Amino acid sequence: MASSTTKPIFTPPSTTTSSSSSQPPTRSSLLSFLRNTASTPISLKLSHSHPSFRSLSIKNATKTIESAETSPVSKVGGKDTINSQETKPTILVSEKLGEAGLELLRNFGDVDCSYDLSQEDLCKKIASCDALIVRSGTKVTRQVFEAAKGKLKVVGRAGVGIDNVDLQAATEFGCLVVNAPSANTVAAAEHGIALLASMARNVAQADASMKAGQWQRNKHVGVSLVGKTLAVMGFGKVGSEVARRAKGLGMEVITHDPYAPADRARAIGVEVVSFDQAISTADFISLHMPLTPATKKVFNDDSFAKVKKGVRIINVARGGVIDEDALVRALDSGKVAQAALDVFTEEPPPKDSKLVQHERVTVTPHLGASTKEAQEGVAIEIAEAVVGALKGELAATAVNAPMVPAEILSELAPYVVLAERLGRLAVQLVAGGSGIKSAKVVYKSARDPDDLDTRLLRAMITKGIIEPISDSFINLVNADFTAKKKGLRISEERVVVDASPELPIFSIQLQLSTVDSKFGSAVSGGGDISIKGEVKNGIPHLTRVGSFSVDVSLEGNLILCRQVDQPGMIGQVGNILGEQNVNVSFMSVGRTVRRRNAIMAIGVDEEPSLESLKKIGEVPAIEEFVFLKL
Ligand SMILES: NC(=O)C1=CN([C@@H]2O[C@H](COP(=O)(O)OP(=O)(O)OC[C@H]3O[C@@H](n4cnc5c(N)ncnc54)[C@H](O)[C@@H]3O)[C@@H](O)[C@H]2O)C=CC1
Ligand SMILES: O=C(O)C(=O)COP(=O)(O)O
Repeated sequence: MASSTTKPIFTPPSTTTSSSSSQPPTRSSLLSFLRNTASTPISLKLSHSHPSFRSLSIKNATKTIESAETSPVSKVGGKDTINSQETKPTILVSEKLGEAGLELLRNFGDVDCSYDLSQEDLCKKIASCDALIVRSGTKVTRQVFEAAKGKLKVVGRAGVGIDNVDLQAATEFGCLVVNAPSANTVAAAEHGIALLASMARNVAQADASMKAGQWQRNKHVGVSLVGKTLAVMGFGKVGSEVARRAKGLGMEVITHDPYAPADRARAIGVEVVSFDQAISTADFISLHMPLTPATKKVFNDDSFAKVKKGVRIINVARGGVIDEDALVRALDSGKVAQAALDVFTEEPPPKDSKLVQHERVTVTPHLGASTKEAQEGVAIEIAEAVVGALKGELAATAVNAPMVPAEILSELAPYVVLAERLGRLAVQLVAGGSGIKSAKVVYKSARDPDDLDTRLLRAMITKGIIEPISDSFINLVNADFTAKKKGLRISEERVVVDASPELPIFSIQLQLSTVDSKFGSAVSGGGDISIKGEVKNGIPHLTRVGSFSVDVSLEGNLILCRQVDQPGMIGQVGNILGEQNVNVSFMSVGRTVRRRNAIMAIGVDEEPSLESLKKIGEVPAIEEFVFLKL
């Protein structure tokens, strides 16, 4: 392949002044990444919201570009900043939340505490809400996300279980879901132990009979816990705390959890066993797994057939993991001696529920997390997560988005901007009629490929490619989903190079294959549209177009020209733009062979008029040119 040289030749003073666009990308450009479309006037959305970018599919790339060329777009102002004029976000809290959390929320937004909303009322309200905070009682269905019409940015689950939130719909709508996974662990574990002990000693039944005026000492004889085997089903946060406490009561504890590391269990003297082994050897079975398609009704007639006769079951996890009719049958047959249940398939359960009414069943109305301490903790945990998400920060407790630690995030900040701009440029180089099916991203870095978390960069490239040519709004939550839906396959390659390991990435190259380009020089020897960028002094630069090396900062708009390499070209084009008062921010010429072909990359602050673009095209030595918006 022909080599090319670079000659940065013109750097007007404007690049050295401290205009907002010439600053290194700040954290705020990342903050904007989790924000939604209409309500937030951020740079990432400006071109998308422009009429000429609407209602176009990937197939219409050229149409987009052509209309972008012919329809002037007003200057992009306030780039990469959060608009200080923004109105306060509205946060709907649909279930009781601790005061400390509400206080935090009120300091940030307008808080609407509306409890016991019907699904219909929730759908009505949600259209004006930026965030929704729920506990286990609110069903956040697809209908809710549809009704939100893109306004809802985050759903906060003030607790652990997110089975009441339609995660798939949330992801499709680009809505972040966060939970509060740790503040109620101890409360749930303590409730499990409370149910275990009270069930074993018939506390609830004895209490009810005394209140009914009876004194039945012989009827309420219980069973001892010491020396008995407890099977903890699900050795996560709650399960392991239950196990610890049960050990303290002198019980033998075994556990079944297909995903928990066995050494963590062994460290506290708990053996990890198979499902069948756990349920067939236990005297008590305590459930602590999440409700998922795999765990739904995992306790059914088949499993009850395998349990030890007279087993006692505690459920502080989710009602749905038990087939409740099967449990009633197992209780009636005596296979299961007792059950203590905090959670039910339907909450509240029907008044005539055989299970609730069963005399050997102890019930509580989903109280596992209901201690003052847990509720305060959960409220603060979720309020912080929701406020963080509304500020655009990547949440540490995100359920449907990758969690990127803050330090990685700030290190990647300028590369995130570079990634999006490369995507945005590449798609504008596609010729009409070409459908983009696959994109390849090559990251060159001095670091070990395993140390390079590229999810954020991939999402930004996806955003850059798709947003200018469709109505899709893309963020970290829905980037992969949207790409897949649009039939765009993005592959990644990490290449280790001899560069400074201080920098996370040396360069990012984006290749679009099986497409035609409207700027032939952007096509590399391999036949792909290929562009490459680097971050220099914190600023994203375009460093390669096809086989040509260039060096132009990716800040404003860009004109790429291919011309015969000859003197005077820069002056000619500069004059045309100058006549129109278009400020050139940067220019760079790359060529393959002296006095043959050269590429001129010109950064412009303003959008040149159609007339000036035409004049550029008429310069005899210019063979092709393209105007690209960032
Ligand atoms: N009743 C209540 O008020 C409360 C209920 N919960 C519920 O307790 C459950 C556990 O909560 P955490 O311990 O915080 O969650 P966690 O995520 O820390 O633990 C869940 C564990 O279940 C395991 N697991 C997944 N599939 C499994 C399967 N098929 N069989 C066995 N184990 C499986 C996971 O590997 C994980 O270790 C959740 O369902 C949660 O919603 C939690 C807090 C309060
Ligand atoms: O955190 C959980 O998973 C819980 O089940 C607690 O539910 P709640 O917030 O009390 O409705």
